[in-house]
Amino acid sequence: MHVVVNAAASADGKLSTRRREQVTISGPDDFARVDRLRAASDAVLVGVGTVLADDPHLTVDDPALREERETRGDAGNPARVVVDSSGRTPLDARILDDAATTYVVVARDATADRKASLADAGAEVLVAGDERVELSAALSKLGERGVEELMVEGGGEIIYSLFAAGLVDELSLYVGSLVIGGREAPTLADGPGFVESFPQLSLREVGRVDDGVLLRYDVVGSIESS
Ligand SMILES: NC(=O)C1=CN([C@@H]2O[C@H](COP(=O)(O)OP(=O)(O)OC[C@H]3O[C@@H](n4cnc5c(N)ncnc54)[C@H](OP(=O)(O)O)[C@@H]3O)[C@@H](O)[C@H]2O)C=CC1
Ligand SMILES: Nc1nc(O)c(N)c(N[C@@H]2O[C@H](COP(=O)(O)O)[C@@H](O)[C@H]2O)n1
Repeated sequence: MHVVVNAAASADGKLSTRRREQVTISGPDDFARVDRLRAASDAVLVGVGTVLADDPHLTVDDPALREERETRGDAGNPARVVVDSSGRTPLDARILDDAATTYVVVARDATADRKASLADAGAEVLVAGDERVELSAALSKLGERGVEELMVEGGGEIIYSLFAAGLVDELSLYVGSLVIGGREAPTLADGPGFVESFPQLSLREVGRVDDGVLLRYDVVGSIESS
């Protein structure tokens, strides 16, 4: 499986505000790029924190891109994936509508009731891990269901865990021209943070998009602190 993380950050590296409310950081050309990236993916993954904060839809906006997917025999929209250990995804979340297949990946400890409610609401419930979702097992289960190209759209906790597990191949980061600030505001990689060994990136592309900068990196291993 090939895993691409895509995110938009402010110039000070924040994904949203300290209130965890969504901020429009990308401009129209960057949103169009994100739409193309979704259209080129088999599935788009987020953590449950992003579902609770943003109630995202995660579908392809441009009808021409959906048509291209259908012409090549794919569903109009990629599958959507929520990583959600205890099944906290609200049953009326937009991600559970019938626009695409939605996998909710829970841990074994999620209650049977919650799993059944999510399935009734339209999700395909997958189990990976005991108390918390184990990400390499989750990605294996998605692979078994035909997911080869996986796009990750945040947030900071899930992105950190994917880097920590060595599961990220590429990072596309749009840096918008605004400052959000706030020590509690989500950043690209939150979690406990790295202290001795850090994911090492190799810059493949840099360019101006809208009034910001798009940085594309390959993940090439790890770098030790000196
Ligand atoms: N600008 C941008 O590009 C984007 C911005 N955002 C912003 O980010 C914020 C949400 O980010 P955040 O709160 O970090 O939420 P995440 O979307 O990263 O979800 C985190 C949750 O995922 C669940 N989870 C399950 N398994 C794991 C695991 N192995 N590792 C980590 N998490 C796991 C946890 O909940 P549990 O323990 O219950 O399973 C955890 O709290 C919002 O403010 C949103 O607006 C989000 C996406 C993109
Ligand atoms: N690429 C990008 N730029 C921004 O400025 C953003 N705020 C985000 N947010 C992400 O997009 C999701 C919303 O998707 P839908 O429009 O509902 O399909 C949101 O949940 C974040 O993951 N992304």
